[in-house]
Order: sequence, then structure tokens, then C-alpha cells
Amino acid sequence: MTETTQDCKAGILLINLGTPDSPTPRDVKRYLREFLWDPRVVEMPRLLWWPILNGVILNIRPRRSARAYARIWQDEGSPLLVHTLAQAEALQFQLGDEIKVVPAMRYGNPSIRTGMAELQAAGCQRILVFPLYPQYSATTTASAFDAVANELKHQRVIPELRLLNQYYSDPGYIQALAKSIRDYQAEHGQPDTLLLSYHGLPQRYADAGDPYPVQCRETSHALAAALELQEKDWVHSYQSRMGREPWLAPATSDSLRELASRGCKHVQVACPGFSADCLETLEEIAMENREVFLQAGGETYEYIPCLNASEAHIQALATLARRYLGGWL
Ligand SMILES: C=CC1=C(C)c2cc3[nH]c(cc4nc(cc5[nH]c(cc1n2)c(C)c5CCC(=O)O)C(CCC(=O)O)=C4C)c(C)c3C=C
Ligand SMILES: [Fe+2]
Ligand SMILES: [Fe+2]
Repeated sequence: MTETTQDCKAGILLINLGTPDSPTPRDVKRYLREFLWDPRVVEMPRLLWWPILNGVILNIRPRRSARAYARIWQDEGSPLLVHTLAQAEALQFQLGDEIKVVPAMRYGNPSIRTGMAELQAAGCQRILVFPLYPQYSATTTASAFDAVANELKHQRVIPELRLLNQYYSDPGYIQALAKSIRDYQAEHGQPDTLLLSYHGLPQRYADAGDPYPVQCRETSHALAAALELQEKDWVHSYQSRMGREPWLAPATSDSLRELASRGCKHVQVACPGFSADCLETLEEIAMENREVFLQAGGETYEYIPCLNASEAHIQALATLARRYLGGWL
């Protein structure tokens, strides 16, 4: 057992995906190696995947991805890390000293190992594992839990654990999303179409039972209802495709081309599945897909930022956390 320095009633390990330490090909390669070797992320026999990953992907992708990271990197570091640290700090403030909130990344730093060690060193015998993924997927939520379990497997006495599996239908989360879109539109005006873009995954995973796309669709419908939108006012799509096999459809870039070809001139894009801005939103959506839409004949393309550490988001996360900590405090 780790020696305790102070007692907390419960700890929260606030997890997001992870990001490289710097936007250099070397650090991006190290990050991608850890990420893409996770069998939850790439479901392929290891003997087949090892030569593809090490012989092809890790020789090409790090340089390309490093260029993309360099476009969005902030003075304080990777946006995903900057936002996750701000979220943890704001949540800690909301929840008070009885509960210790520690941020961690599934891949890279700060690691789940150091996060768990910090919570246990503070005397937390009860830990809520809180992945910041509103929609459950085995590729993200289950993988985060694997990493926590992996840290405990050599301990004789393990803490009590709870996992917050998903919160896509939580009213606080839906209202926070609706507010961020309403606030954005109050400043920038109404678009012809609101596009709701989610990170994709291989269709094969959904066919095998991953509930992710069902939860994404339900999120979009709940958000459209909260915004009092009609069917014609919004579309739903999936981004970030990688590899050759079919991924969830429609692809965001296809939807943007299709919208432009149908005469939509002004689109606003939001990414409700991302709790924080990151490479996939700031580069792929706010930059790359802008070009797709404008080249296809669109005129105005606007990206609505993620919830990040906004007040409504932190309130929603704090309410969720208190509910999941029920009986422990
Ligand atoms: C097989 C590959 C991938 C699957 C499946 C996948 C699922 C998945 N990912 C997120 C959230 C994020 N992904 C991010 C980056 C990213 N994703 C993949 C691949 C898969 N993701 C790669 C290779 C990368 C790295 C960047 C690149 O080289 O293109 C990020 C951003 C990280 C950052 O540093 O900013 C997030 C967040 C979800 C929610 C998800 C399934 C539901
Ligand atoms: Fe991803
Ligand atoms: Fe991407």
C-alpha cells in the first residue's frame, strides 16, 4: 500500500485521451506507438498489426501528424492537455477539499499511473474513474478503465472503484451544449445548417456491439430538441477516419460537400463528442474541413468551440460526479 499523507473522502481520476509531449515527429511517434498498439483501438491480430504499425504507419504518420499538431500548439502546450488541466482545476474548486480531483491521460502524460499514485498517496480509498467521453466506446472508455485496472493488478489491497461509463443523455451536458451553441449564434448569427460532427470508428466495431454510434445519434437528437431545431436544420456525421476499412458514415467531409452542392452557403460545425478542443477539432474541423466546404461552393464556415472549462460544462461535470459519488461522502 502507498503511504498516506492526508485523507480524502473520495478521489476522481479525470481522464482524457492523451496527446504528445511536443509537436515534434519524435514525440508524436512515441505517442502514436502507445495509442495505436492498444488492442481496444485497433482490433486486429497482433502478429498482423505489428509489421503494419512499425513498418508503415509509424514511418509515415508521425511527420504528417506533427505538422498538424504544430498548427494548433499553444504556448502552454497541447490544447487537449491545457483544457483538461483547466477542467480538473475548475472541478476541484467546485467539489471542495473532501474530494481530490486528478487529471490523467490514457496515452502520454500525465499518465494514469502517476494519477492513481497521486490519489492513493493522498489516502483516497474510493476512486471514481471519470473518462471525459460523453458517449461510451470500447476504444475510449473501456480502454481508460483497462489502464486503471492495470495499475492496480500488483497491489494487495486495491481501492473501491466506480466507472462513469457515459453521460451523453445527462440533462446538464445537453443543456451546456445547447447554451454554447445558442451563445455562439447570438454573436455570429444563425447558419443555414448546423453540422454535428463526432469522432468516427470502424463500422465493424459497431457491428460487434459498440453502442457508440447509437449514443452519438441520441446526443444529436437531444441537442436538436433542446435547440428547438427542425430536421432540415441540422446534420450528423463522423470525422477522423483512418485506414481502409469502412468507418461510421456519413463522413463529415462528405456531408460538407453534399451540403454545399445542395445550396447551403453558411454552415456552423460543433463537435459534441469532444469534451475539449484538440487536434481533431482545431485542425481537422476548424481548418481542414473549412477548405472542403469552401472549395465545394460554401461561403461561410464557422466552428463552434467545445465545452472545455466553461462554467456550464464544469457545473454539469460536478453534478454528475456528485451523483456517482453518492453514498461515499
Ligand atoms: C483506429 C484508430 C482510431 C480510433 C478507433 C479512434 C477512436 C476515437 N478517438 C477519439 C478521440 C480522439 N482521437 C484523437 C486523435 C487521434 N485518433 C486517432 C485514431 C483513432 N481514434 C489518431 C491516430 C489520433 C492522433 C492524431 C493523428 O495522428 O491523426 C484525439 C486528439 C488528441 C490530441 O492530441 O489532440 C481525440 C480527443 C474518440 C472519442 C474515439 C472513439 C469514440
Ligand atoms: Fe481518435
Ligand atoms: Fe484527425
